[in-house]
Amino acid sequence: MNYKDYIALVPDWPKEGIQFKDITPLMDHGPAFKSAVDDIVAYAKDKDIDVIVGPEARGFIVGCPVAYALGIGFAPVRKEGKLPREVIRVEYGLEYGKDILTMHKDAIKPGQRVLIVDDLLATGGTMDASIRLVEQLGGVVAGLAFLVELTYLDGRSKLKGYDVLTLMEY
Ligand SMILES: O=P(O)(O)OC[C@H]1O[C@H](OP(=O)(O)OP(=O)(O)O)[C@H](O)[C@@H]1O
Ligand SMILES: Nc1ncnc2[nH]cnc12
Repeated sequence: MNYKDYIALVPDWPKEGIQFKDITPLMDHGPAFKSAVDDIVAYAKDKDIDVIVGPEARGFIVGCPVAYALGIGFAPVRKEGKLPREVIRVEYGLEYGKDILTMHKDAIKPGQRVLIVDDLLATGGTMDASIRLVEQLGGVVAGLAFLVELTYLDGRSKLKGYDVLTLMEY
């Protein structure tokens, strides 16, 4: 399946100079969405994953069906002020801004093997922050999976030493 057929390229959004890669046509196409989720599930299969972690909001869309297919749990990474109980927090940079990400303190048990899933790797700031959160809680990051990688932003340089799957590159 050529997944790029289901990505809409939107110029100058959300800011001038940014080309936004819109995954909603892929989500809207049952066979393409299922195939993409299945590819990530296949990648996870031999990694003995205990829990899927996904950053708000598009990481939930991709990560939750992966967790469901594997029959394991999903732990959310959320922007500050969204999680109701005790959290740990990290600051991070984005292609178009800066923010704080948090996880519940009890979301990961020490030693649990984690696959972190997101829709897109841009500068790597979100994934780097998510890795730091998981590792602060004692989790073992066994893999990172994305639908889309923007190679021109070199997010991979922030992910050295980690096992990475991406389904399409721009
Ligand atoms: O590699 P980075 O430079 O960190 O960029 C990638 C992140 O940016 C987008 O999320 P965004 O923060 O826009 O939030 P959303 O999913 O709620 O739209 C995207 O879903 C990734 O999580
Ligand atoms: N260019 C882009 N398209 C879609 N999501 C993004 N997140 C960060 N950069 C992005």
